Parts: sequence; C-alpha cells; structure tokens
Amino acid sequence: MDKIKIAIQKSGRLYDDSVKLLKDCGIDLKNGVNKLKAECDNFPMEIYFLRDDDIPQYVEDAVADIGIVGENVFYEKKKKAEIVEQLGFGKCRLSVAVGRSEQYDGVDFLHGKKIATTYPVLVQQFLDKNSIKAEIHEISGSVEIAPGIGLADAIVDLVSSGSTLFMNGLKEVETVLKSQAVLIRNEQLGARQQQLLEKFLFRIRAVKKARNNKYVLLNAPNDKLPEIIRLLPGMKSPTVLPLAEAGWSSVHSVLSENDFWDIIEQLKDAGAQGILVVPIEKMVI
Ligand SMILES: Nc1ncnc2c1ncn2[C@@H]1O[C@H](COP(=O)(O)OP(=O)(O)OP(=O)(O)O)[C@@H](O)[C@H]1O
Ligand SMILES: O=P(O)(O)OC[C@H]1O[C@H](OP(=O)(O)OP(=O)(O)O)[C@H](O)[C@@H]1O
Ligand SMILES: [Mg+2]
Repeated sequence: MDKIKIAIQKSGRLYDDSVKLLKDCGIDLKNGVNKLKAECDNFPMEIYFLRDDDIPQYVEDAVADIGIVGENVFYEKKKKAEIVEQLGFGKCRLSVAVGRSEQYDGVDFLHGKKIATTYPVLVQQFLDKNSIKAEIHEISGSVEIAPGIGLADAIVDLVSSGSTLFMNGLKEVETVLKSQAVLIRNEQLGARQQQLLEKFLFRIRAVKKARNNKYVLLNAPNDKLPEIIRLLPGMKSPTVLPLAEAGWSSVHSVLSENDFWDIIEQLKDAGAQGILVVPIEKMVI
C-alpha cells in the first residue's frame, strides 16, 4: 500500500485536537458524517476513527501504521508499539482520589482497601511499586461515583481541572501517571510507511514549534536597542528595521510561549513601545 494508515479517536476528548493537528499539518481529510474512514487528497494518508482503547491493538497488528492515543491508554494496554512523539494536547493525570472527609496521610491508607478504576494494570503497578496490597475493582466508566455508592474506598481515574472529583465529594491524593496524547507507530513499518511517517513528523514538529512560539514586533528608540536586543532570543537574532521617524527602529523576533510574559514586561521596562504579538502558523528551524 502506498499510503500511511492512522488511527485516531472517533469521538471524545482527543477527537478535535487530533483532527486539528492533521489539518494544521496541511492534511485535508474528507470525512462524511459518521464515516469511520477518511481519505485525503493532498497527502497519502488514510484515517480510521476508532475507540481510543482499541488503537494500541490496531497499531500492534499493523491494521493502522500509526495512531494518536493518550499515554494512559498506551501504557495500560501494554501493546507492542512505539511512542514517536508527544503531541502536547489531551493533558491530564491519572490520580488516586478518596472521599473529601477521609484522613489521608500517605499511600499506606490504601492497604486492604478496595480501589475502583478503569486502569487495573497501571493501578497494580502503582501498588506494587509502593508495596501496597489492595483490591482492584475494575469498572468501565463513571468511576467517580464508586465511593459515594459504597462500591470502593478509593478510585484511580483521570483528572484535569479536578471539577469531576469535586462534584463527587472526592479529593486527589496521589498522581499515578502524567499523561498527554502521543503518536505511536507499529514496530515494523515498511520502507514507504516509514518515509511517510518522517514527512508527517516533520510537519508535526513545525506545527508544535509554531504553537509554542509567538512572533513579536515592537518599536524602540535607537539608543535602547542594545538592551532590547539582549532580551530577545530570536531564531537567529532579531530583525531590526528603521522606522520612518528618525531615531526609532522596529524590532521583530520570536518568543517562546513559556518566557513570553516575563520578557514582555522586561521589554516594556527597557523602553519598547507598540508591542504586537502575532501567532505563528508553522515554524521550521
Ligand atoms: N479531563 C481530561 N482532560 C484532558 N484530557 C483528558 C481528559 N480526560 C481524558 N483525557 C484524555 O483523552 C483520552 C480520551 O478520553 P475520553 O474521555 O474521550 O475517552 P473514552 O470515553 O474512553 O473514549 P472512547 O469512546 O474513544 O473509548 C483519555 O484516554 C486521556 O488521554
Ligand atoms: O478533572 P476534570 O476536568 O473534571 O476531568 C476529569 C474527567 O474527564 C474525563 O471524563 P470525560 O469528561 O471525558 O467523560 P467520560 O467519563 O465519558 O470519558 C475523566 O474520565 C474524568 O471523569
Ligand atoms: Mg475509551
């Protein structure tokens, strides 16, 4: 086959960001409503829409060459596939939670307790690592309700804002795993699929870099330029262009999202004016 086959979630937390990533990579998928398979005009890729739990198995079996799935599911399923890239979305953590009124003072609390979860493998690993013996009660959803209805003493489930725990009278007490969406690949890709994966990865990295950076334009009096340039890393070094008004320049540069607010404040203090911040669509270094 001359195409690379990718499996993504059919609907749920990862669907929108997975489709957006493909689109930002310039891959136009033509999917009719409710279709479980999509093709693309402008990249040799076929897209399968699946339950996220099934994606690692499909990738191990080479039904799909690559897939997008949460690390939580990837490590729970223990299938033969390889993580190739962290994708920066679907960020959450797999955590232990107990009733808000419980007096929790360490993992020993879990000794002899009943723990409800959708992640028995990861929970067992966590218990073994901490030498805790507890009973794991596997359920397939609505885990947060378990302590309230007497089904379990604690739960292990995904948390991001914490509002589901809060609404169910629970508190988060331990982190079992930090997770985000990852791109996984079959371990024995054919030469053509490997080549297409590398092309796709090149685009993903350009999109990720662009998302993590901003393009900054500002005006500055020429006598302040040395200090302002010192604050700006740029891809190589900042661009400096003269303004129509004598004695002033326009400075252009790229700033990482993480350092952004700190550096903007310092730029203002150093005499920068009219600071504009613009999103970057793609970034290739
Ligand atoms: N609250 C959250 N915030 C961010 N990411 C999350 C959150 N909850 C889950 N995720 C991530 O998104 C993945 C899919 O979550 P979702 O709740 O859609 O799964 P699901 O109900 O099992 O879906 P499916 O129908 O495909 O089996 C999770 O495995 C996890 O990696
Ligand atoms: O900490 P929070 O921001 O509240 O998020 C946590 C919730 O999000 C996920 O469920 P989701 O809403 O995806 O529904 P699901 O249980 O049907 O998968 C997860 O299973 C938690 O229940
Ligand atoms: Mg699922």
